[in-house]
Amino acid sequence: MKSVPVQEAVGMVLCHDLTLIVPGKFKKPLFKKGHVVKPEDIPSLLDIGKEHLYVWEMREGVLHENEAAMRMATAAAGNGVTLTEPSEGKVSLLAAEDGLLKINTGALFAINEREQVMFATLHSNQLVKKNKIVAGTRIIPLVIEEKIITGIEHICRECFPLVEIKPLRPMRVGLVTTGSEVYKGRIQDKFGPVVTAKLAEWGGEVTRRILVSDSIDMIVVAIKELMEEGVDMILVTGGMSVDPDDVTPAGVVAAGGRIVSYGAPALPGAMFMMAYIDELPVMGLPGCVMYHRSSIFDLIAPRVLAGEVITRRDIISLGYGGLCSNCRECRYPDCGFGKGI
Ligand SMILES: Nc1nc2c(c(=O)[nH]1)N[C@H]1C(S)=C(S)[C@@H](COP(=O)(O)OP(=O)(O)OC[C@H]3O[C@@H](n4cnc5c(N)ncnc54)[C@H](O)[C@@H]3O)O[C@H]1N2
Ligand code: MOO
Repeated sequence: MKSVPVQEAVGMVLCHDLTLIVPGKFKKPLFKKGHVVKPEDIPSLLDIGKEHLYVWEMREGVLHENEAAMRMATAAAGNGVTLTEPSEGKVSLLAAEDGLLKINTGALFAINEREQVMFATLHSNQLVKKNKIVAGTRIIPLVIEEKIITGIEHICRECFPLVEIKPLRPMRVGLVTTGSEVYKGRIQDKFGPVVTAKLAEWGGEVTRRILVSDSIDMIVVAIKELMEEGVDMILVTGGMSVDPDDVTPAGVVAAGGRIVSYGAPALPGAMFMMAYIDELPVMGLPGCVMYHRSSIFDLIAPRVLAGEVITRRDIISLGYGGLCSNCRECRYPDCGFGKGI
C-alpha cells in the first residue's frame, strides 16, 4: 500500500472506501475498496477533497481480488454450475439446474489450507434447486500473488470438479410392498404413497407396485417380475427388522442381491439395506421411511437417481451427522441430517 497523488493513481486499486457526503441528503461510498481507478474518476475524487489516495499498485504477477476470485471459481466449477460476476471481490457459484450437489471435500480442504484465499460451500450430496447459491470464493487481501491462484487452479485441475450439480435421471422404479397385514387387506398400504410422492418430486416414477406377504419366495418372484419389466431401481418396503416375519433382506439375497450394507448409521434409517442385483440398485426400506418426513431414503435415493453406485463407505460415512433432530417442522436439507464426512 502506498500514497500517490490522485492523477497518478489511474490503474491502481483503492485500499479503502471513499465516502461522499451531501449534508441532509446522503452519505454513501463514492468508490469502494478494490475499485480500479479510471481517468474519469479523477474529477469526482478531487470534488470530495482527495488529492492523494492509498492504493495498491498493480504489477506483473499480482492479481486484483475480482480477477483472482473469478479464476478460482472458474477452475472449481464443473457441470451444472454457473458463476456470478465478482461483487466486492466475491464470486458465487450457482446451480444452473436442479440436481444433486457434489463437493470434492478433500480438494476443498487443500484449497483452504493455502494462505490468503477462502472457498466456502454448502454440504455435499444434497438436492438443490436451480439458481441456489452453492459456494462462494474470494481472496482475503485486495491483491494477491498470481502464483497462489495458479496453485489453487492446479488443485482444481487435479481434483476436477470441485463443485458440480449432477442431474437426476427419470428412473422407472419398481416397488415391492411386503407385509401380510397389507397383502391380506387388514390395513391399507401407507408406504407406497410416501415413496411414490418422494420419487415423483425427484423426477422418478413408480411404474409397478407388487404386494407380497412376508414370504421369501413371493419377494423373489416379485423382484424377478420387476427385473423383466426393465425397471431402473427396486424398492422393497417393510420386513426389515428382527421379527420372525421380517424376511426382506433374505428375499433380496435369494433374488440374487449382493448386499452392500444391511444396517446404516442413520436415525431414522438403522434397518436400511442397500443391495445390487448385477447393476440394478435394490433398497430395503424400514418402517421409519414411511412415517418420518426425512430419513435415510432422502439421503441415498437422490444419489442413486443421479447415477451414483453406493458403496459401503458411502453408508458408513453417514454416521457423523446421521442423527435427525426430529424438529417439529422439518427443514431438511437445510439442517445437519446427513451432512457427514
Ligand atoms: N425389537 C425390535 N423392534 C424393532 C426394531 C428392532 O431392532 N428391534 N427396529 C425398529 C425399527 S428402527 C424400525 S424402522 C421398525 C422396522 O420396521 P420394518 O421395516 O421391519 O417394518 P415392519 O415390521 O414390516 O412393520 C412395522 C410397522 O409398520 C407397518 N407397515 C409396514 N409396511 C406398511 C405398509 N406398506 N403400509 C402401512 N403400514 C405398514 C406395520 O404394519 C407395522 O405396524 O421396527 C422397529 N422395531
Ligand atoms: O431402522 Mo428404523 O429404520 O431407524 O426407524
